[in-house]
Amino acid sequence: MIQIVLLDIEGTTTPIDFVTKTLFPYARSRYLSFLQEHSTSPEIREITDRLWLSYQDEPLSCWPEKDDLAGAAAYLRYLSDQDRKLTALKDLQGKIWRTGYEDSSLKGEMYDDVIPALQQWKQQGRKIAIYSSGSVAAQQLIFGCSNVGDLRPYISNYFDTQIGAKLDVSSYQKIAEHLGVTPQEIHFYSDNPREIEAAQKAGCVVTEIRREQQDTLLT
Ligand SMILES: CSCCC(=O)C(=O)COP(=O)(O)O
Ligand SMILES: [Mg+2]
Repeated sequence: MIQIVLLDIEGTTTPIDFVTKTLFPYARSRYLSFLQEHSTSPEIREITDRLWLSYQDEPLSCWPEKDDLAGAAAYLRYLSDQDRKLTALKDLQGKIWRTGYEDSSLKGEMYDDVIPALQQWKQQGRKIAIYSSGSVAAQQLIFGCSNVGDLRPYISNYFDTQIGAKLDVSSYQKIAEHLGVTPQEIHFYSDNPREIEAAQKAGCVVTEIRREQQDTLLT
C-alpha cells in the first residue's frame, strides 16, 4: 500500500523550460553581484568553500584564487551551463532565486494537473514529498510562490541532494528510512529514466512521466 508520493520537479511538476529558460538565467546573471553583496556572510563563505573544493577537481583556469569572486562566479556559470547538480551550486541558486520570488518577478510554474493530482493523493490518504536536485529552500519557494498559489500545505517533506544524488539507489532507501516507511510504500514520479531506474532498484513503485507524450500525474 502506497503511503508516500515522491515527486521530482523539473519535467514532472514543472516545465523544463521554466527551469532552464527562466530560473537558471535569473541566477546566472546575478552570481557575481550576489557574491559581492554577501562577501562577509559566513553562510555564503561556507558555500564558496565547498565550491572551491569542487573546483580543485576541475581542469579549468577561470578561478585562480579562492577570494577572487569574479573567478567563483565564472565557475558557477560554467557549472550551471552544464546543468551540474552540485549541492553548493544548488544551495547558492536557491538563495539568489529568493529575491525574485519575493519581489514577484519569479512565479513557480506548475503543470495544470498538479493541483488535481495533489488533491487526489490527499484524498487517498497519501503523504506528498518532493525530491529534487534543487535545494530544499528552492523547492519551498517554487511551491510556495507558484502560478497556482501556495502549494506548501499539500507537501509534508522535502529532500535535496544532501540526502544523496538522484541517480543513487541508496538515496531512495535513505528517504524511505527518514520517512519511516519501506521503499515499497513510496511511489516516485520523474521524467528522468535514470532516476526511475535507481528508485525502482531501491524497491519503490515508479512512474516515468513523459510530458512531451501528454503523460499526466492523474490516474
Ligand atoms: C527547485 S526548482 C529548481 C530545480 C533545479 O534546480 C534542478 O536542477 C532540477 O532538478 P530536478 O531534480 O527537479 O529535475
Ligand atoms: Mg526531472
